[in-house]
Amino acid sequence: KEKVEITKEQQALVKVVVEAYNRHQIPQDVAKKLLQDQYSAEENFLLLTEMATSQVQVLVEFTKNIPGFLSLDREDQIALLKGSAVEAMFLRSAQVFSKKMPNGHTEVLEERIRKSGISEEFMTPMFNFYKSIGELHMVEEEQALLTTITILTPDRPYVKDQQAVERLQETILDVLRKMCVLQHPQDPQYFARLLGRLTELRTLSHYHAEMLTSWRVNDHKFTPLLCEIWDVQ
Ligand SMILES: O=C(NC1CCCCC1)[C@H](C1CCCCC1)n1c(-c2ccc(-n3cccn3)nc2)nc2cc(F)c(F)cc21
Repeated sequence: KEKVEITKEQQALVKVVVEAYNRHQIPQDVAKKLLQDQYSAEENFLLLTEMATSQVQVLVEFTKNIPGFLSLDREDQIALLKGSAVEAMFLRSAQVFSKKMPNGHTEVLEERIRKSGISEEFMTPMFNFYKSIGELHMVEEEQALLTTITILTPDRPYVKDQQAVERLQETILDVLRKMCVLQHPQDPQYFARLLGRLTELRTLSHYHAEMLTSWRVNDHKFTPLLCEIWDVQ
């Protein structure tokens, strides 16, 4: 039974990433807002575009703290941000949805989202993903590292130096694997299940453009930043 231990530099890397992840989080208030009031499809669409726009800005700040990210080719940095923004948003939404809430709140939240204007056909894949993330009961380190692994995906469109991204991603994968073994000794498959969620996340993210254009509103207005990131308009 090999003794798994996290090295000093791996501990320092996790600390930097987790602190940046917690610092660069848009306020949790979207769940609170949705629990407080029922909004029209128009108001919900506007809320989504506002939240998503600020999430992208936060994501840019967060990536600056990923060790090695700023040493990557500048165009590759943009390609990684563009390629991971939708997945990072769904992953963050899943984490918001999975937060421990007082009894009955999660059900209300789910109801509000179901009635937000998103067309019915996307509800099952979206909530299946949210619930599969919730079942993992990730600690904040795992959440931060999983988001980092998503950003450092080498095979995003237009990435030139995939090897350089792969090397950074492997550094994070290695420390996450060790943390999973230490954090979930009773579940040797935990790390594999965690990575399996990224496959589900990529599939869900394929629907994002259709989810937007099928939103039950007359006029789908996007911020310039979202036009860059979302395959719309
Ligand atoms: O604001 C949200 N998510 C943010 C984004 C940034 C980071 C934090 C959360 C939305 C929200 C906007 C108002 C209506 C109702 C949905 N949300 C979503 C969601 C729904 C659809 C999409 N789509 C993306 C492309 C097409 N659809 N994205 C996120 N899931 C959520 C889960 C929660 F617990 C939850 F609380 C909100 C959630």
